[in-house]
Amino acid sequence: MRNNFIGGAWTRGADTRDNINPSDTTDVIGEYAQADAAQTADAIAAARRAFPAWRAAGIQARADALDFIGLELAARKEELGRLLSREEGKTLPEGIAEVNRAAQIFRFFAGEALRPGGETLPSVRPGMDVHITREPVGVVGIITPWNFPIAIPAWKIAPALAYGNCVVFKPADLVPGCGWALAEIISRSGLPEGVFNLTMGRGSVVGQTLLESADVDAISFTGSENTGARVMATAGARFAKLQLEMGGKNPLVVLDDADLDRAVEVAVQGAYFSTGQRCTASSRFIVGKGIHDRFVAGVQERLAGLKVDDALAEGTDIGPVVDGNQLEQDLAYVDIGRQEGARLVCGGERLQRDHDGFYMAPALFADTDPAMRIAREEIFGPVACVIPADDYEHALTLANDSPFGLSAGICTTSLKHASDFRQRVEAGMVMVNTPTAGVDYHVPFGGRKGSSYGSREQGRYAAEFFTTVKTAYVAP
Ligand SMILES: NC(=O)C1=CN([C@@H]2O[C@H](COP(=O)(O)OP(=O)(O)OC[C@H]3O[C@@H](n4cnc5c(N)ncnc54)[C@H](OP(=O)(O)O)[C@@H]3O)[C@@H](O)[C@H]2O)C=CC1
Ligand SMILES: O=C(O)CCC(=O)C(=O)O
Repeated sequence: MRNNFIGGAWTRGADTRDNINPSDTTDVIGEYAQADAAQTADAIAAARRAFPAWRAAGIQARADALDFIGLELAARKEELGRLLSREEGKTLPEGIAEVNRAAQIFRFFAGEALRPGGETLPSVRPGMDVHITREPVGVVGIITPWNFPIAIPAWKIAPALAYGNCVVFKPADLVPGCGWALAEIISRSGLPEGVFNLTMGRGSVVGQTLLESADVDAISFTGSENTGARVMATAGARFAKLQLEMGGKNPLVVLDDADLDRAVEVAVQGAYFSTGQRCTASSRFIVGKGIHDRFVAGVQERLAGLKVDDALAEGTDIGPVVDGNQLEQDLAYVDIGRQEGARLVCGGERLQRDHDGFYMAPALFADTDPAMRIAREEIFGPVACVIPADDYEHALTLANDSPFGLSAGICTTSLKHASDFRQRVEAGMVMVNTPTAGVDYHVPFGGRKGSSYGSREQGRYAAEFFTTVKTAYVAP
């Protein structure tokens, strides 16, 4: 039994949940505790009690703890990468890379903890000084999705601790294993009791308690738009500080002058790797008419060569969908695309493998109208559509015609168009001749429009959310 970590103690849950391998549903990874509202309130109270001493403990204590966590994650990346792939379904190399990324994030923020922010300015009043400093926000509730079960927790927990906050962490119910393993490492990192708390359990119980509690000063959330709206309505109504990362419907523009082989690779990696379950995944290929047919044929051929199988099996390119509900959603969108009149070029059917898992053939639609639901709504699976474009300006207009604005890519050999796209596309992240998914850990991450709310995550920009600014006037 894997328990919750509340106020420095491993605590049995009010209930338990089995963690199931989506590659093989007969494989039960383990039994995990589920907190109820009262236990979540205990965790919040423990964090609140720990805050005054932790904020005063100083930057070396923060740096030491974060460095310890980063080093252990790096040392155990193969073992934890295997756990990640087993519970979430991304391939083993992807799982190991994600754990390594989490390690790098902790080590980055170990350094950031030591880098003082703030400035001193002269006042407009002679003789006076103005000191601008950053202070921790207080108790931060961290709510994460299932698709990056260790990297997303890392890029929220590490800056929260680096800047002197206390944390109550609620991982996605579907993938508690990585969250628990991370918490177990954090529990040995030298943090005083109550500074970090793990409360596994259901969003409607644990998450909702975090949203409602007046003792939670800030919420950092990644997940669906619907839940994001609930976070806003509940925690926003009591003026908690909010950072919301939500969906994407990310365009990849392929201009006639693109290097075809490269464009096909960029498209396939961006849309289908990690089973398309990335908020940064490309799901709209906006393709010039001069390269259209060759691009569609190229993607179809590349998809035919990919192996969809058990996430842990050698040579697997694409693992299973995360669970039965998500698979049903993906298959339903394939039906919707067909009914709307888009042309299914390949894939879109459920696959049988040696084990009973949630396997699906990656799907490509062509002849898609930009008003179709498959071109507007986030599917969050291995499904992408091709929208033809008359020229560059038309492609840019199509790319911006979305309620989302997370990541956007372009494949072109034209410096002029690449540079114009970089400036005029309505997205938080722009990729030129490289997939829309797959980002660095030391630079800001986030989007515009319906994709994000609040300040950026990651890199030193994370300080904006996890600190609050104080301006002090000092007269002699
Ligand atoms: N942009 C992105 O990065 C992601 C987008 N998605 C999108 O979201 C869809 C559903 O995925 P899912 O993981 O269920 O996303 P959700 O938004 O439902 O879940 C994200 C997190 O919020 C929690 N949560 C759920 N309800 C509440 C609540 N009332 N109060 C507070 N927290 C809550 C969840 O808990 P619990 O796990 O217990 O439900 C989970 O930890 C996907 O199909 C995809 O479209 C999903 C993952 C990432
Ligand atoms: O593309 C990436 O590397 C990160 C994607 C991500 O954070 C997400 O899908 O939630």
